[in-house]
Amino acid sequence: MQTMKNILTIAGSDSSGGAGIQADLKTFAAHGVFGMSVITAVTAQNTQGVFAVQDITADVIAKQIEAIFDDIPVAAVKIGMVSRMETIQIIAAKLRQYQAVNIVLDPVMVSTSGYHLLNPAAQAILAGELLPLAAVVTPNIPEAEVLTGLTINNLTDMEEAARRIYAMGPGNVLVKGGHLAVDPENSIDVLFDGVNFHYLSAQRIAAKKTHGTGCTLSAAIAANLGKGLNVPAAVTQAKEYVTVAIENALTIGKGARPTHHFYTLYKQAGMI
Ligand SMILES: Nc1ncnc2c1ncn2[C@@H]1O[C@H](COP(=O)(O)OP(=O)(O)O)[C@@H](O)[C@H]1O
Ligand SMILES: Cc1ncc(COP(=O)(O)OP(=O)(O)O)c(N)n1
Repeated sequence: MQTMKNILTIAGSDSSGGAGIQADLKTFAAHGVFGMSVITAVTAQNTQGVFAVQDITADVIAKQIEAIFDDIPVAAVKIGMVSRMETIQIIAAKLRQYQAVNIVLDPVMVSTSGYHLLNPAAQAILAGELLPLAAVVTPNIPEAEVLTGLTINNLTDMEEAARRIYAMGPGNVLVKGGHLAVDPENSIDVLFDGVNFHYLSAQRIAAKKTHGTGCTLSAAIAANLGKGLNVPAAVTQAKEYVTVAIENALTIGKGARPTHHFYTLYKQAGMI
């Protein structure tokens, strides 16, 4: 019998369940892996915006990481919202201490609603401390622009951004194209492994704004890596998963629609 893989998310809590820890754990469950969490911050958030943030202390973040790694084998780690300098430093130190593998870094900076989920003063620390630990880093267009100083308007710019971010130390860079309608028909992401570019394209879904797409994608990549897939396969399957989740996004509030993490499973079970 195959044992279930244990996958950890280190991220912020989204009270409305569409992004952050909640999206990650739902994604893990949909991938048949055992989800675990280290909470970095608690946000008061819904489909319309982020209204407050309480950061968790570095000491409590360290204790959560120790509690997991001292007891349970961790097959992959997804990192999301990391808020501030002290948070980043303790996460990096602990992941180095435990020699964590298959780290997927979603360098969350600003929510779709415009709230700063990372203190802008900590952007350089995130790049210096966490990028070199990542097997895959998944910036969206605005995040890739902050990390590189480039303005990104087309696929060539995405490739140049990927090259520059790769030079900062991660194993692979996935520049996500959700914010860039290079091709109005398709949403194209660019994966760079240091030598080759891979282009992941999906039909662009012209729907109301969605919420939690980046969290869902990065958590799916971590789950796939933890299950033993190589990076191109892990990213390709995660892209297919997030596309279905966006196509079937839920209308649960007055604002952006959260992705549907269980659409395929519910369909197969005849529940929808
Ligand atoms: N309207 C859309 N239709 C299809 N795929 C999309 C759409 N918007 C985003 N995506 C995909 O969702 C994933 C997350 O991308 P993005 O929304 O850019 O990240 P973030 O949530 O971090 O801002 C990417 O694979 C991107 O291509
Ligand atoms: C707690 C928390 N973490 C991350 C995000 C950002 O989610 P993401 O999927 O990158 O993008 P949007 O949902 O903002 O489009 C968040 N909102 N909350």
